[in-house]
Amino acid sequence: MSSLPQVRWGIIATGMISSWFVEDLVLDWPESKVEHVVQAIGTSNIEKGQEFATKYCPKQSPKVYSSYEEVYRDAEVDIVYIGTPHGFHYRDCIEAISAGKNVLCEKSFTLNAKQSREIFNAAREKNVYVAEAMWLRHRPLFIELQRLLHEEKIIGDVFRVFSDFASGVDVASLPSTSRYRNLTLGAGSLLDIGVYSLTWARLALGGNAPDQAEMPRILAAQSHEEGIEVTTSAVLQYPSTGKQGIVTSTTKSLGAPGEVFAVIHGTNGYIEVEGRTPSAPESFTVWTKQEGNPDRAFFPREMCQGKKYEFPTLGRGFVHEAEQTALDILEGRKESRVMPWAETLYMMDIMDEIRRQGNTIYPGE
Ligand SMILES: NC(=O)C1=CN([C@@H]2O[C@H](COP(=O)(O)OP(=O)(O)OC[C@H]3O[C@@H](n4cnc5c(N)ncnc54)[C@H](OP(=O)(O)O)[C@@H]3O)[C@@H](O)[C@H]2O)C=CC1
Ligand SMILES: O=C1OC[C@@H](O)[C@H](O)[C@H]1O
Repeated sequence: MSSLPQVRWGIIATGMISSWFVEDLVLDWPESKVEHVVQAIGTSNIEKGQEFATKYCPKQSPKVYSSYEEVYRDAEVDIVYIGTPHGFHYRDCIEAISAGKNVLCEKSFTLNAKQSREIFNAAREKNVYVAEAMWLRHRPLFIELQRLLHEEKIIGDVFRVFSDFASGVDVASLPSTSRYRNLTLGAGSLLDIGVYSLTWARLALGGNAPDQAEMPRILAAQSHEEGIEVTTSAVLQYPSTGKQGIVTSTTKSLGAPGEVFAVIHGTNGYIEVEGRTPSAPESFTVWTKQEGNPDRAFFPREMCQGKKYEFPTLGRGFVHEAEQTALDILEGRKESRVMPWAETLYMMDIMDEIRRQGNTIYPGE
């Protein structure tokens, strides 16, 4: 038996992301400081739930419930993980919090900032933990790049970033029940994948605490097919510094694996970030001006020194998020150290403004 402190997870929904998350929860990871227990699974389809348990956590014996509510009521669940489509995150978070549960909820946290604010108010009232499961921010690559950019200032002062997420989803061919096709479920490229492009921009241009972060001026365009937003482009400009970000997403084209998906420009060089997808980065290359030639007006690639930093992925990459969240719970925190409430709100406010300009409206808005 493990001598580590236990955190008992209740899993809501048995779709793709829940399977990936649970695979990593039960991963045998020697450095883990927590014993992660899959205590309960809530599903709308009990057979699917039982198959899920057998397939993804064969060495554990979670209770499988045919409703999400039973997970919220289970006194042996310490934290609920919500893996439903983002159109249901507001409902599911509110119900879990009302039952007094701590919550880790998938990205995008909600459809809009108003829903996020209501969830945080409910969590404050109930004195429970809630966090957006933005796994990218927990990855060692992301944290190291943040340090190099803002503490070491490895490329000087960052003044520009370009980041893109292209993922091939043929919206028109999908049934209306698909989360990529159904507005009630939150369909649209911005909330699903543009949120990662925005996260890379925030990494590059940020560095300050979210409650002190300046809101950028935004110029955005969105295109729609079958009533679903399929392409977003947004220019962000920070008024006090003139720093700019160009943030794009599309479901109409598949980015090539391993390609550069973000470029960060500083006064002393630039950084290219590469990987399978912008949600699963694998490496970045830092190109700095050559030593001894600091005054060159131009610095073409052959005049630069490139250093590649590689980060092998542990499991599916969710280990760090699961571990950090469990440690937050064990320490009695109500907010994530990595993704505090103000940070989720900052991102949601920006996405609201992009959607306002792009004319993307979700049911009930
Ligand atoms: N962090 C990451 O890398 C990723 C995050 N995500 C996020 O996770 C969430 C879910 O995405 P994903 O797992 O791909 O979605 P799936 O469609 O694969 O699964 C969603 C699950 O939600 C439950 N559900 C309840 N009501 C509905 C409904 N009306 N329609 C569809 N599903 C319903 C179902 O589980 P059940 O039948 O058991 O109740 C279903 O299996 C999204 O918010 C997405 O943004 C997705 C992919 C990657
Ligand atoms: O979070 C995500 O990352 C990978 C994408 O393919 C997926 O659609 C999205 O939900």
